[in-house]
Amino acid sequence: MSTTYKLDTATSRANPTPAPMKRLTVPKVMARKKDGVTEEPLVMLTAYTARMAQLLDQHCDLLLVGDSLGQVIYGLPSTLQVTLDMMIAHGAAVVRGSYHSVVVIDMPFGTYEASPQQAFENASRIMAETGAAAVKLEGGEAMAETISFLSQRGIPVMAHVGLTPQAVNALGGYMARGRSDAEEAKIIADGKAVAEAGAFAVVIEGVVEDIAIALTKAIPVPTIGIGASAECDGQVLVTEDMLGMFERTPRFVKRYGDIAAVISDTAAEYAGEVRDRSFPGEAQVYKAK
Ligand SMILES: Nc1nc(=O)c2c([nH]1)NC[C@@H]1CN(c3ccc(C(=O)N[C@@H](CCC(=O)O)C(=O)O)cc3)CN21
Ligand SMILES: CC(C)C(=O)C(=O)O
Repeated sequence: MSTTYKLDTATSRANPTPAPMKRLTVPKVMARKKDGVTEEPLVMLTAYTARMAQLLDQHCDLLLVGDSLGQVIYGLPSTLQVTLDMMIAHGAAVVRGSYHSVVVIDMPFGTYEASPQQAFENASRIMAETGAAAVKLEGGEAMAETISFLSQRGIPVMAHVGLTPQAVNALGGYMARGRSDAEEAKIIADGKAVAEAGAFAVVIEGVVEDIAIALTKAIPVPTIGIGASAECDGQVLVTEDMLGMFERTPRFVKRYGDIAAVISDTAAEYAGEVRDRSFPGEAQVYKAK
């Protein structure tokens, strides 16, 4: 017998209702783009933990368990050090914390590039061990065969073109892409190739705006922009960037909150009360009857 949870809709702070059939689905996400037009843009944010997923779920269409977690929560120098086990642990937490959004999990560097077979072995582990609806992987034409292999075998794939952070060593940094004619042609060709291969959506990251607009018009599946254009079919940001957790962020980030200051000020208040012995107070201590 399974436990039934009730969602507290007033605060949405209760445990999520485990109702997988009520989740938005990959086909429904694709259907949001009709005859090349997306009336209401798709909303996507990253989530790495169950609690953050609970808080974001009702506001989003998709939640991305991004390999950016390497930098954002593990303090690693890049996304290259992120492992499959890390993605699976955080992916499962985000699926447990959400009931509405489509959860997409990044395939980490080194777990999909060697062959379609390697990608399938690792993507199927992600799907089976997390309950997520899709995986995301970086790359264009070079990944088309793999994207086709996975999508034909029941694993929806979100592609990622333009500035692909796992290729930071080849690209020479996190500069925006598409500032030369050759790069522009490559990004358009990559986007078309992954869409033709069966990607259900394409993240376009860090590209000159005109390229993002042209690619959005050129392919039938939704484009999700980050450092791209408001004309993309949806947008994604790293949640901690959006919340204002970091002082230094890429140009494409808009800080909607100032959470770093809230955390620092709150910790300072706690530290002060511990030091002057005003915490714990009457309300926080146990008394005998
Ligand atoms: N917190 C966080 N947010 C992200 O968006 C993110 C990560 N981490 N980790 C993985 C990758 C790395 N990303 C990055 C990192 C740096 C820039 C950046 O600073 N770019 C310059 C480009 C300047 C230019 O080309 O003119 C910038 O100033 O935006 C961009 C994307 C995006 N991803
Ligand atoms: C920035 C987004 C698109 C991403 O790939 C990540 O969070 O890793």
